[in-house]
Amino acid sequence: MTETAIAAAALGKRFGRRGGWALRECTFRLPVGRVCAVVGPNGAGKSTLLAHAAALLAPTEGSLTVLGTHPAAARERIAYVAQGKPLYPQLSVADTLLLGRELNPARWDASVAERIVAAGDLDPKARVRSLSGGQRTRVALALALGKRPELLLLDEPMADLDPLARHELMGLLMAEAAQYGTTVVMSSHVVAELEGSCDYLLLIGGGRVRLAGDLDDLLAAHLLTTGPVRDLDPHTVVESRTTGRQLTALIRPRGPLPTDGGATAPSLEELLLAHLRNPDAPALVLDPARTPAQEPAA
Ligand SMILES: Nc1ncnc2c1ncn2[C@@H]1O[C@H](COP(=O)(O)OP(=O)(O)OP(=O)(O)O)[C@@H](O)[C@H]1O
Repeated sequence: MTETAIAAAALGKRFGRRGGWALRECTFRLPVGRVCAVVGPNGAGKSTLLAHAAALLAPTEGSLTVLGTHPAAARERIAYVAQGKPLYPQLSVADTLLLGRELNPARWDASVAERIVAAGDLDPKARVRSLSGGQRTRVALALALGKRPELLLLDEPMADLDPLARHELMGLLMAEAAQYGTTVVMSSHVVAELEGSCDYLLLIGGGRVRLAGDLDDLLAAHLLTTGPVRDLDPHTVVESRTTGRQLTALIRPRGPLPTDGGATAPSLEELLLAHLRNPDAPALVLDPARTPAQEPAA
C-alpha cells in the first residue's frame, strides 16, 4: 500500500486557452490516513483541485497522483462528494443505495450506508428529488461511505446541514475514517467544522498552495507576538498590525524573539485569517517526509 494519498507536482489548471489559471504551480504531498482540510477564499481553486483528484479534470501542466497511481486508475478506491451533491433525482433513497451496491460490488458496506440514512429519519421510498438539500447531502454521504473508500473527497460536505446533523455526520465520518484508516480530504469555509477533526491542512489562495502540512507542525511554525513597535527582522512576517505603540504580528520565527513582549501559539482560526488577509505572505509547504520541515524561499 502506498504511503501517499495525493501528490501534486507543479500542478496547473487553466480552463480554456484564454482563461485564467484556476491552479498554478501546486506542489504538496498528503500522506494516507490523514484528515485534510482544504481551505481558501471563494474561487481559490479548492473544487478544481478535488475534481482533479477524482479524475474528473485533467491538469493543464504538472501532475497529480492519487493513492500512488493516475487518478483514473484509482477511481474504484475513491469516493467523491461534489459540491452540488449530484444524485439521480428520480431514484428513491433505497434504490440509490442499491445502485451504490451494484456499482461497487466488491467494496459495498450496506450497514454503514443504511445507518447514515436511518439516522436522518429518511423514508427509503422517498424520491431523491423530494428531499431537502441537507437530506440529499445525507444520501450522498451514505453512498460515499458505503463504498468504503481508501480516499474520501468531500467538497464542502456540511454546508447545507443543520447543526445537529452536521455534528452527527462529522462524528460518524471521523469514527469511520479512524476505524478504517480512510484518508479524508474535505474543503470547508467553516473553521469550527475543521477544528478538532482535521490533522492536515492545505490552504489555497489564487490557485496556489499557501500552506500545506501537518496541522500541528504548521501551527508550531508560527507565533503570535505582541510588544512595542519594532523591526521584525529576521522573522518571516505573515501579518503585522500596529495599535498605538503596540505591534501585534503573526510570524514564522527565525532566530531568538525579543524579550520585551509576549508570544503565544496561534489558533487555527488566527493562522487562517492572517493568511487570508495577507495573500502575499510567503507560502509554507511542509514535506511530511522531512521534520523539521524547511520553509522554502518566498
Ligand atoms: N468549468 C470552469 N470553467 C471556467 N472556469 C472555471 C471552471 N471551474 C472553475 N473555474 C474557475 O476556476 C477558479 C477556481 O474555482 P473553484 O471552483 O475551484 O474555486 P473554489 O475554491 O472551490 O471556490 P468556492 O469556495 O467558491 O467553492 C475560479 O476562478 C473559477 O471561476
